[in-house]
Amino acid sequence: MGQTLYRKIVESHTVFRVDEQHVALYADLHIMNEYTSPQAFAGLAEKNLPVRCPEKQMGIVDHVIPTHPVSIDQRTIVIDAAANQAANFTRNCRKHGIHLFDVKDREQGIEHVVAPEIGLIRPGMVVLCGDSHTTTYGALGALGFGIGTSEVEHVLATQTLIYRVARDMCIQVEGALQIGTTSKDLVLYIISKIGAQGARGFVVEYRGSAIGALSAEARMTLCNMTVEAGARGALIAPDDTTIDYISERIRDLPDDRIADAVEQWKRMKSDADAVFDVTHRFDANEVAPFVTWGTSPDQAIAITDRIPALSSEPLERRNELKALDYMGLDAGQALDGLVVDHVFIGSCTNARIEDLRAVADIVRGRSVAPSVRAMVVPGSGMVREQADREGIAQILIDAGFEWRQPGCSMCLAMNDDMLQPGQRCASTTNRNFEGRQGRGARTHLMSPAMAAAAALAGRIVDVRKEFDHV
Ligand SMILES: CC(C)[C@H](C(=O)O)[C@@H](O)C(=O)O
Ligand code: SF4
Repeated sequence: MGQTLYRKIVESHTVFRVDEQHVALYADLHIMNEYTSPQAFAGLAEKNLPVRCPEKQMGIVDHVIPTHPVSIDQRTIVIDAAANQAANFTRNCRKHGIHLFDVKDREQGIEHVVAPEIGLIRPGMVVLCGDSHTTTYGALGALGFGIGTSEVEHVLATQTLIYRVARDMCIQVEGALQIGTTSKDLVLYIISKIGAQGARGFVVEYRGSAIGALSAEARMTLCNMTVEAGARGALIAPDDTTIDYISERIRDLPDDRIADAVEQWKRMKSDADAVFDVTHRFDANEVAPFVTWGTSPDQAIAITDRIPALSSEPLERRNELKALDYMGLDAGQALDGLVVDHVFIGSCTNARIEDLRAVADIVRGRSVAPSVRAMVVPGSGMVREQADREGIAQILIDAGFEWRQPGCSMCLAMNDDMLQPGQRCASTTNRNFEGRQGRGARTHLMSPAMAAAAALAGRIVDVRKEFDHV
């Protein structure tokens, strides 16, 4: 029987088999942030253990960093707890010889934006990080997934992880995304169909013509959010799009080694007779711009639909009522026309250059509604510089957006950027949990183009209508 790409990656990284379900899995790269690493370093110190492979670690300060639009060299963290966290992280990285993208680093940004853009992520790799959105790297054919703090310690000490092998799911998407819809709409659509636990215990391989047509960055959006369906990983087999993206960014291999690597990458795919435990099929033509109405990413509808009627199943009904109450909405209500206070364009889901280009295309020559506070937080220093070079930053500033420094920012209320209770936000992020963007704040997940349209209109609207103006 043939093997899936997922199984091949696991097999090629298995140091030894622990039992029927578990293997010791070798990690090619381990990424750390300031938030989930401190106890791991403390654990190492207690046991007097060195870091096994310092050159296979990378650190980034991203969750607690402020994003005020001051120049990078003036950037400082003023919140005491956050400043301590960052300083502690810097000390730990220095002590162990780990490369760190610190607060004042020109290439600092959100870990899942920076790692691919500097060419660190390549097909067939295993990439670990104490952060759930590590699934992003599947877009480049790498198996990435989040680990817990005690596992971070284990990886630092051994470069391996005791890993329970997942099951194989295939999500096949044929057809073509229509104008005004993006991979963000596609992933919200898929999660709304299979549910927030729909891929629990599985690694998802995306296949089909609609996936092949996506850019590498659009694939990152898709794989990033696959964890919101509970998946333990996402993969897209490498193709020319992947190879072009990576070859342009690799910094640490000479050209002849890249050529050899490309030959290997081309062979990385599931066998024709590989069997998946579960297969879902979707048609990209059916995807409209999607927006969440509730407090879980699967509570999403097409902008042309209405919030569904309450479920007849009591537990589900209770959850829906709780979500509606938190969001200040009713079953049967339309989202089209709903007034927003805030628009946030950022996060490791949608703050890459293509996302910002999509926003600029909508807002060029127009203005943010006076009632709205709108901010764009680029995913990294490199994205910010490129947007400056391309004139995108000026378009955004002229339209009335705040143009900030990179970081996780308002994706989660762990830094200075947060909403007030009751504020409603059109957001390009990945989680709409209660309190995610601030206590009592109401988050509606959507694509960058939809968020841009909401900023202009002051309310959630169908971006496809906006194309008359573009
Ligand atoms: C803080 C971190 C552990 C968390 C994650 O794992 O994803 C965060 O990045 C998030 O998006 O919720
Ligand atoms: S941008 Fe948001 S989702 Fe991504 S790592 Fe930061 S907090 Fe997590």
